[in-house]
Amino acid sequence: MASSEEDGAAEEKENNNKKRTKSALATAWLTFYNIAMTTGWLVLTLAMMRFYVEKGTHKGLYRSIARTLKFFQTFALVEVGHCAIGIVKTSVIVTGVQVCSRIFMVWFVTSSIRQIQNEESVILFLVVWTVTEITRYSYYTFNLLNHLPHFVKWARYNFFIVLYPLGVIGELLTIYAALPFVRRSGMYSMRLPNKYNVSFDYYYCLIIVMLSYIPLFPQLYFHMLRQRRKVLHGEVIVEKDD
Ligand SMILES: CCCCCCCCCCCCC[C@@H](O)CC(=O)SCCNC(=O)CCNC(=O)[C@H](O)C(C)(C)COP(=O)(O)OP(=O)(O)OC[C@H]1O[C@@H](n2cnc3c(N)ncnc32)[C@H](O)[C@@H]1OP(=O)(O)O
Repeated sequence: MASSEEDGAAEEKENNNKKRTKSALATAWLTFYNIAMTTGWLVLTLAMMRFYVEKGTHKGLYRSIARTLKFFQTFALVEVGHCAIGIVKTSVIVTGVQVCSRIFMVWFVTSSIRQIQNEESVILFLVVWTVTEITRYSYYTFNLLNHLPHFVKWARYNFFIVLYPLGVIGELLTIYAALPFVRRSGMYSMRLPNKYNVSFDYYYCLIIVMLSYIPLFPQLYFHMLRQRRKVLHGEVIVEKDD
């Protein structure tokens, strides 16, 4: 009897040790990841500022930072993994929509269509994304290190109120500017007849993406408003499971 109790206690201790090791590993990885991402977005900001100061124009700016942007924005896919394996308490769907829509903007719109890269709307979403991401990743880093300056917390949960709509405007205007080029070139489209007997029109796909901002963006925005109330005003929020 005593021996089975001892066995149970030893097993519980071992389980607790495993949990602690797992959580320490997760914290170490997240700290490394957030520092890397803060640095990446800072590098992008400096590159954009340097380009503008040296050339005195935004023309050619996107082309000059495209590789770095593609790398760091694509790397953010890891965040969907963080949610899926449970090391971050965020919805996979919310994070997935946010990350995938950005990746789509970078790879399938701005980088694919050279003619729109000099649009002012591209600079608008680039500036908005960089401010957002430097604030967001530095917030997570300081939070993990238990040294969160009040200004960073305040910025994380206030800047988005203005930046989110501005980012959406920049993205939508950029897709809108892409439409005529996509229609003319027929890029990424498949017309019938073809051997797969499938038809796909990228032009209409872009229109559907633009329309999907109408139901999806408010959900992301209200999610952030709820997070804001929770973090800045200590409100307890019951989140629905995915
Ligand atoms: C394939 C084609 C798809 C086409 C789809 C088209 C539809 C598009 C509609 C969408 C439009 C999006 C437009 C967008 O791109 C525009 C912009 O981004 S503009 C710039 C302004 N943007 C923002 O401010 C972004 C705000 N969004 C986010 O912050 C995140 O993306 C979001 C997932 C929404 C954040 O939500 P989350 O729930 O993570 O909030 P919190 O930051 O409060 O975190 C919650 C808890 O998780 C911990 N956490 C999260 N991540 C980490 C991490 N990396 N490291 C450590 N900890 C992390 C965080 O600390 C919180 O924990 P706790 O509550 O315990 O403190």
